Amino acid sequence: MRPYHQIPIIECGEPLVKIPLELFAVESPHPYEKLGATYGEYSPYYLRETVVANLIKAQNYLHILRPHWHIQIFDGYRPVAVQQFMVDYSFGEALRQRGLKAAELSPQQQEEVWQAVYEIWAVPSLDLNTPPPHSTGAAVDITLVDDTGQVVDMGSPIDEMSERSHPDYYAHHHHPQSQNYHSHRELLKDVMLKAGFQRNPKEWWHFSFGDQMWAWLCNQFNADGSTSARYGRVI
Ligand SMILES: C[C@@H](N)C(=O)N[C@H](C)C(=O)O
Ligand SMILES: [Zn+2]
Repeated sequence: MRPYHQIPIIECGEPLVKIPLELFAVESPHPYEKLGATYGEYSPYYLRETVVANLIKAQNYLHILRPHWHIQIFDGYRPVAVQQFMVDYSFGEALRQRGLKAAELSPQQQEEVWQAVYEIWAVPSLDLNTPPPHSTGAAVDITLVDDTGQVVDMGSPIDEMSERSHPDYYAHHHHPQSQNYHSHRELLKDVMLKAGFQRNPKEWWHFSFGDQMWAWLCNQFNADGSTSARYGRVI
């Protein structure tokens, strides 16, 4: 359980709709499909209707500040089966990075590797009270593309299992390059928050609107703590 799982979900029944990809930049081929993840009825480029509308607003705000830049969509809707697939894949990656083999792990090593995986991935829970954020169609992983069509360097790749993924990792580094990374992360955050999203405190690229994490983050600023989630798992 994460603290945001305490938030009640009052499902509003809004449909998943396709993101109008022609308005955005898109990571292609899709990073998880490339690894073999399979999507049923929907694709990763679906989100709840209001979430799509807010993403368009965020990009319009970006255009005021950086006229020819775009939000790049990395990942949107993710069925629980894909969440499980990516958690298992990331466990394998974490082993590979450490030069370890699954069959030879001590209980402590196993614990440490799972902790690293769950530092950035939500548990692929099938419990309707604790859905993975992307399985609600309310969460989106994004970055920025500049006016030359280049992906903007944020100082670490999306999904890296390290402290560099923390949004403020570069905030107190004084090297000019680090300050650039931080200001790019701030730009992305500013346009998304202005459009109503909240950012995952552990990942510079993950934003959501209307899910439990979003409500929990809104409640950090609302003294009455009255915000609930409007999107549960897409069934
Ligand atoms: C790891 C990243 N792609 C992501 O989406 N993380 C959040 C916490 C999730 O799994 O929902
Ligand atoms: Zn995410």
